Amino acid sequence: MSRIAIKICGLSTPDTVGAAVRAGAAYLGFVHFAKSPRHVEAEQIRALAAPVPPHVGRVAVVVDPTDDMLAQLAAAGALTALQLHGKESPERAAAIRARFGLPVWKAIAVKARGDIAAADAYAGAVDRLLFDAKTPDGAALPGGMGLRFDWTLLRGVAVATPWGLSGGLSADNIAEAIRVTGAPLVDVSSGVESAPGVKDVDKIAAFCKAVAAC
Ligand SMILES: O=C(O)c1ccccc1N[C@@H]1O[C@H](COP(=O)(O)O)[C@@H](O)[C@H]1O
Repeated sequence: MSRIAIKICGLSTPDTVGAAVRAGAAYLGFVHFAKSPRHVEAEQIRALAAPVPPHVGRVAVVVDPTDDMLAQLAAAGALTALQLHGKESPERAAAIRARFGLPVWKAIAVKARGDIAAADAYAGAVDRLLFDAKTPDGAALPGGMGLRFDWTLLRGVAVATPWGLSGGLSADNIAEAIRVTGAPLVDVSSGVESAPGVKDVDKIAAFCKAVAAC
């Protein structure tokens, strides 16, 4: 297994969950956001996660969630972390972590250097930051659109919180992304799909192999 942790996100079928586990993913992501082509209900997450070995993390991706929504997800009992991918403040993120007792990841939408500096406000409030490309104003999704940002913005930046890189990653560009950013964790969704929401087992394997070679 690579020293760089891999999260395969937007999984919705047992075969692609199995492919991600076999390929060495450290984390599996399940998107719970109705507008997403990757949306899965809490009960589906529970069923998909049931055969996953305990050393593989199961992360629910949510966008500005209500407490009721989070309670439903947490009650399914399959999750090891919550990924907040909306406009959640540091205070809201900390409150979610305290209330639901799960590690919280916070996606930071990046377009310019200031966006990375703004992530400092989450220190102590969350367990991991995920630097992702900012999607255009009015876009249907705040992530999962295969968009990348200027990775050089992360060069030489000291991030106090454990962090990861996402946004437009694929087997073709992951070596460069890791070289430029030094990311300890990489997160991919669109880059291992044959169409929006349709994961491809061969692309999952190719992505993990490319990371392992770094
Ligand atoms: O994947 C989605 O549909 C999604 C919906 C809402 C919020 C986040 C979403 N995906 C996350 O976006 C990043 C980057 O995805 P991509 O590789 O650029 O397609 C990834 O972390 C997903 O978790």
